Amino acid sequence: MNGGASKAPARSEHAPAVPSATSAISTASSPPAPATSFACFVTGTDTGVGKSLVSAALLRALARHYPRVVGMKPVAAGTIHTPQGPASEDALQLRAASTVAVPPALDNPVLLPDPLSPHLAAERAGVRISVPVLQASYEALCEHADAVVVEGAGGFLVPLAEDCTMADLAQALAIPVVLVVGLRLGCLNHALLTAQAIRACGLPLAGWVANQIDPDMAAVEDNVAYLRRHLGAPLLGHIGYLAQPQSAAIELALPTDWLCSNALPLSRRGGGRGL
Ligand SMILES: Nc1ncnc2c1ncn2[C@@H]1O[C@H](COP(=O)(O)OP(=O)(O)OP(=O)(O)O)[C@@H](O)[C@H]1O
Ligand SMILES: C[C@H](N)[C@H](N)CCCCCC(=O)O
Ligand SMILES: [Mg+2]
Repeated sequence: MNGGASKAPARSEHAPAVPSATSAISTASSPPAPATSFACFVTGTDTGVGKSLVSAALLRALARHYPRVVGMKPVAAGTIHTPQGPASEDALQLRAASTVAVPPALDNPVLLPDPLSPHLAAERAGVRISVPVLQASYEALCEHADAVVVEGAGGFLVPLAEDCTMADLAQALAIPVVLVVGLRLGCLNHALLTAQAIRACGLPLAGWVANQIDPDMAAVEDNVAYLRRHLGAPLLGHIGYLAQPQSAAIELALPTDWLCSNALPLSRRGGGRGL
């Protein structure tokens, strides 16, 4: 845990951020700082549907428009071993696509050892996840960034504690949501239910990404076409099944008018002040 819960479990700090793209922003050709900032919350139709892959691709696409782009994984359940100690694979993936490095307490405030639902992983680690504390980390992170991509964990309603879910965090941050639809049989229902839950929170569904996680899915195009007609949000990208999934190879379309319509005025960049 790096600061987003009420009691630290006994474990060492995870790997420091070493973003591979950091040097890319210090060149003379960097775009000028925009008058607005951008943030989005990436959720998915389930766990393992490609949120991290898409979040990293979003960061790379945003880096063409904003000099300082940073990913955040507020709650990670499950660690990998690194020379620097246990780390979240998702946080490392986001850091590799970010253009500035921030302390782990800001980009991954809660790191839990067990790869479980966050509420169970937290319980086992003896910590309590607090939405206001996560929000404070997000607001501190925003001080270092022009664009922030926040990756949830699992699906939109995954519990963080007995009395709160990832949806509560998204609502507290009050930022537009991007939905990753893991294309496989069953995803239409999951996508429509998730869109409904996002809107029921009062959050805009800013867009969605179709990500084929089942290489043998039938009628892929017809499924995507149905969601295009019924999700009521723009399709930002359609990623086919990848033999070697890498965010650098993914092209997401972030039209300027889409960025403008989802941009946050600087006065609202900390989130939590309504949309
Ligand atoms: N289009 C794709 N083609 C092939 N493999 C993919 C594709 N998208 C994602 N994957 C793979 O599926 C696995 C799950 O993806 P990812 O870790 O991005 O999911 P996630 O939604 O972020 O999961 P979590 O809820 O754990 O954060 C990874 O091994 C990833 O490389
Ligand atoms: C551990 C895993 N990779 C995710 N980070 C958490 C997924 C939680 C799913 C909970 C559920 O919906 O049943
Ligand atoms: Mg992930």
